[in-house]
Amino acid sequence: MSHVSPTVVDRPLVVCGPSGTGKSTLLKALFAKYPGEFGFSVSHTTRSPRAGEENGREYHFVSRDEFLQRVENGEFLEWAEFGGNCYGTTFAALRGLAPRRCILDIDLQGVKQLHVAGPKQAPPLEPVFLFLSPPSVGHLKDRLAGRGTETEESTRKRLAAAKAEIEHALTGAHDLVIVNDDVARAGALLEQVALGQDGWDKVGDDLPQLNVHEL
Ligand SMILES: Nc1ncnc2c1ncn2[C@@H]1O[C@H](COP(=O)(O)OP(=O)(O)OP(=O)(O)O)[C@@H](O)[C@H]1O
Repeated sequence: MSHVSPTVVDRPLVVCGPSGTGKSTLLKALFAKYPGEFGFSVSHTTRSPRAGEENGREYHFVSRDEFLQRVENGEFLEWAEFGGNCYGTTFAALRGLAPRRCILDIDLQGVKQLHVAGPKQAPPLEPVFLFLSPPSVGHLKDRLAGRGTETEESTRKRLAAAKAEIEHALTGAHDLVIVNDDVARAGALLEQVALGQDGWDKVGDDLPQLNVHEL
């Protein structure tokens, strides 16, 4: 039996937050605890498959013409072009996850597109927008540096993107905020929201004072 409440299972959970906040850490723990209850959708891309990649598993590989035709048809809830290739998530890919609840980890541009495109669907898609916040800008910088995965250039890019993510959060665009101060505490709140347990929509923290000038 599913642990996810039927009242939220059709509502994708969109986990937003700057790179280095701890999205992967918390989602990995959630998926490990509830295997098979949540799903990540398979994106479409115009890039060529790499060795070992299978159409429909890592990505749906399509031609540029087909991709743009699908954009024209309004099939994408979000899409973007990186390094000369298009990437995007279709509404169909997301609905195909049922009965699992979809969790989306998309960038700010995607989130903004979904805000506009979601309500236009029939039936309307009602995502829950969750902002996973670092306790402070200092914590964010330390975590990114501490992970040891980034070059100077990629750190610079991630911090610039973080600034835009935080500025968006400061406008109050998200339904809920969870501060990732302590993995166990934040993980428990995320679990309550993701499963749609009683009171999930009241869960959450106040957005901390995030000083974007430090970025
Ligand atoms: N509550 C926490 N306290 C201290 N360190 C944490 C906490 N949560 C995550 N971290 C550490 O912060 C670093 C960044 O976490 P993670 O890789 O999960 O971030 P992310 O938001 O998924 O980033 P990206 O979007 O770049 O994948 C990791 O080294 C992780 O172990």
